[in-house]
Amino acid sequence: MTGVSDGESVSLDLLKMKMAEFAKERDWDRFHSPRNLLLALVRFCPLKWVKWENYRRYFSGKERYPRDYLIGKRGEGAPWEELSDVLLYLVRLSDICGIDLGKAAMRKVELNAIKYPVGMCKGSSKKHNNNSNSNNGTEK
Ligand SMILES: Nc1ccn([C@H]2C[C@H](O)[C@@H](COP(=O)(O)OP(=O)(O)OP(=O)(O)O)O2)c(=O)n1
Repeated sequence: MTGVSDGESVSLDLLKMKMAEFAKERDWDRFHSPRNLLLALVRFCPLKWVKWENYRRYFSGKERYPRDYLIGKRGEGAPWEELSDVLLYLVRLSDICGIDLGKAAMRKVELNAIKYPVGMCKGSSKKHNNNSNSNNGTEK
Protein backbone atom coordinates (compact mmCIF):
# COMPACT_ATOMS: atom_id res chain seq x y z
CA MET A 1 0.00 0.00 0.00
CA THR A 2 2.87 2.39 0.73
CA GLY A 3 4.92 1.26 -2.26
CA VAL A 4 7.77 0.54 0.16
CA SER A 5 8.65 -3.07 0.72
CA ASP A 6 9.48 -4.65 4.08
CA GLY A 7 13.05 -3.94 5.11
CA GLU A 8 13.34 -0.96 2.75
CA SER A 9 13.92 2.36 4.48
CA VAL A 10 12.22 5.64 3.65
CA SER A 11 14.39 8.73 3.25
CA LEU A 12 13.53 12.24 4.34
CA ASP A 13 13.97 13.23 0.69
CA LEU A 14 11.22 10.83 -0.37
CA LEU A 15 8.87 12.19 2.30
CA LYS A 16 9.76 15.73 1.22
CA MET A 17 8.89 14.87 -2.38
CA LYS A 18 5.62 13.17 -1.39
CA MET A 19 4.53 16.16 0.68
CA ALA A 20 5.42 18.56 -2.15
CA GLU A 21 3.37 16.46 -4.61
CA PHE A 22 0.48 16.22 -2.14
CA ALA A 23 0.34 20.01 -1.73
CA LYS A 24 0.79 20.77 -5.43
CA GLU A 25 -1.96 18.40 -6.56
CA ARG A 26 -4.39 20.12 -4.18
CA ASP A 27 -3.18 23.64 -4.88
CA TRP A 28 -2.26 23.84 -1.21
CA ASP A 29 1.17 25.41 -1.58
CA ARG A 30 -0.35 28.73 -0.61
CA PHE A 31 -1.58 27.24 2.66
CA HIS A 32 1.81 25.71 3.43
CA SER A 33 3.49 28.93 4.48
CA PRO A 34 6.19 28.65 7.17
CA ARG A 35 3.76 30.32 9.56
CA ASN A 36 0.92 27.88 8.92
CA LEU A 37 3.16 24.86 9.05
CA LEU A 38 4.77 26.04 12.25
CA LEU A 39 1.33 26.58 13.76
CA ALA A 40 0.32 23.10 12.65
CA LEU A 41 3.34 21.75 14.49
CA VAL A 42 3.18 23.76 17.69
CA ARG A 43 -0.56 24.18 18.06
CA PHE A 44 -2.32 21.43 16.24
CA CYS A 45 0.16 18.65 16.96
CA PRO A 46 0.11 19.15 20.73
CA LEU A 47 -3.68 19.04 20.53
CA LYS A 48 -3.31 15.72 18.84
CA TRP A 49 -1.17 14.57 21.73
CA VAL A 50 -4.41 14.44 23.68
CA LYS A 51 -5.04 11.33 21.64
CA TRP A 52 -1.96 9.84 23.22
CA GLU A 53 -3.97 9.61 26.39
CA ASN A 54 -5.49 6.57 24.72
CA TYR A 55 -2.10 4.95 24.83
CA ARG A 56 -1.18 5.98 28.36
CA ARG A 57 -1.22 2.39 29.56
CA TYR A 58 1.19 1.49 26.78
CA PHE A 59 3.61 4.30 27.63
CA SER A 60 3.50 3.49 31.29
CA GLY A 61 4.53 -0.03 30.40
CA LYS A 62 1.27 -1.51 31.63
CA GLU A 63 -0.06 -2.62 28.28
CA ARG A 64 1.39 -4.08 25.12
CA TYR A 65 0.06 -3.39 21.66
CA PRO A 66 0.49 -5.74 18.74
CA ARG A 67 3.51 -4.68 16.70
CA ASP A 68 1.43 -4.32 13.51
CA TYR A 69 -0.71 -1.75 15.28
CA LEU A 70 2.32 0.28 16.35
CA ILE A 71 4.06 0.33 12.99
CA GLY A 72 1.09 1.09 10.77
CA LYS A 73 0.19 -2.24 9.28
CA ARG A 74 -3.22 -1.97 10.87
CA GLY A 75 -5.22 0.29 13.16
CA GLU A 76 -6.37 3.74 12.17
CA GLY A 77 -5.78 6.44 14.78
CA ALA A 78 -2.95 4.38 16.24
CA PRO A 79 0.38 5.82 17.45
CA TRP A 80 1.96 5.52 14.00
CA GLU A 81 -0.54 8.05 12.60
CA GLU A 82 0.15 10.66 15.24
CA LEU A 83 3.94 10.36 14.97
CA SER A 84 3.73 10.50 11.18
CA ASP A 85 1.76 13.74 11.21
CA VAL A 86 4.45 15.39 13.32
CA LEU A 87 7.20 14.15 11.01
CA LEU A 88 5.36 15.13 7.82
CA TYR A 89 4.68 18.67 8.99
CA LEU A 90 8.28 18.98 10.13
CA VAL A 91 9.64 17.69 6.82
CA ARG A 92 7.37 20.08 4.91
CA LEU A 93 8.29 23.06 7.10
CA SER A 94 12.00 22.34 6.65
CA ASP A 95 11.55 22.08 2.89
CA ILE A 96 9.65 25.36 2.66
CA CYS A 97 12.32 27.08 4.79
CA GLY A 98 15.15 25.59 2.71
CA ILE A 99 16.56 23.64 5.63
CA ASP A 100 18.11 20.27 4.81
CA LEU A 101 16.57 18.48 7.77
CA GLY A 102 18.69 15.34 7.53
CA LYS A 103 21.97 17.26 7.41
CA ALA A 104 20.78 19.71 10.08
CA ALA A 105 19.87 16.86 12.41
CA MET A 106 23.22 15.15 11.79
CA ARG A 107 24.97 18.41 12.69
CA LYS A 108 22.83 18.62 15.84
CA VAL A 109 23.84 15.08 16.80
CA GLU A 110 27.48 16.19 16.53
CA LEU A 111 26.83 19.28 18.65
CA ASN A 112 24.97 17.20 21.25
CA ALA A 113 27.96 14.89 21.53
CA ILE A 114 30.21 17.89 22.17
CA LYS A 115 27.79 19.34 24.70
CA TYR A 116 27.38 16.03 26.51
CA PRO A 117 30.80 14.34 26.45
CA VAL A 118 30.57 10.65 27.35
CA GLY A 119 33.25 11.09 30.01
CA MET A 120 31.13 13.65 31.87
CA CYS A 121 27.66 12.35 31.20
CA LYS A 122 27.73 8.58 31.22
CA GLY A 123 24.95 7.31 33.46
CA SER A 124 23.81 10.82 34.37
CA SER A 125 20.81 12.60 32.84
CA LYS A 126 21.76 16.05 34.17
CA LYS A 127 21.37 18.86 31.69
CA HIS A 128 24.55 20.31 30.24
CA ASN A 129 24.27 23.57 32.21
CA ASN A 130 24.84 21.47 35.30
CA ASN A 131 21.67 22.63 37.00
CA SER A 132 21.10 19.95 39.57
CA ASN A 133 17.30 20.26 39.15
CA SER A 134 17.31 19.71 35.44
CA ASN A 135 17.93 16.79 33.18
CA ASN A 136 18.38 16.30 29.49
CA GLY A 137 14.66 15.99 28.89
CA THR A 138 14.56 12.24 28.77
CA GLU A 139 13.58 11.80 32.38
CA LYS A 140 10.84 13.37 34.39
N1 LIG B 1 -3.43 21.74 5.18
C1 LIG B 1 -3.01 20.48 5.38
C2 LIG B 1 -3.82 19.55 6.04
C3 LIG B 1 -3.35 18.28 6.22
N2 LIG B 1 -2.12 17.94 5.77
C4 LIG B 1 -1.58 16.59 5.98
C5 LIG B 1 -0.40 16.57 6.91
C6 LIG B 1 -0.80 15.62 8.03
O1 LIG B 1 -0.08 14.39 7.88
C7 LIG B 1 -2.27 15.34 7.83
C8 LIG B 1 -3.13 16.02 8.84
O2 LIG B 1 -4.46 15.82 8.46
P1 LIG B 1 -5.65 16.08 9.48
O3 LIG B 1 -5.58 17.50 9.93
O4 LIG B 1 -6.92 15.62 8.82
O5 LIG B 1 -5.28 15.16 10.71
P2 LIG B 1 -5.60 13.62 10.93
O6 LIG B 1 -5.35 12.88 9.66
O7 LIG B 1 -4.85 13.18 12.14
O8 LIG B 1 -7.16 13.58 11.21
P3 LIG B 1 -7.90 13.92 12.60
O9 LIG B 1 -7.23 15.11 13.21
O10 LIG B 1 -9.32 14.18 12.18
O11 LIG B 1 -7.74 12.69 13.44
O12 LIG B 1 -2.59 15.76 6.50
C9 LIG B 1 -1.35 18.87 5.12
O13 LIG B 1 -0.24 18.56 4.70
N3 LIG B 1 -1.82 20.14 4.94
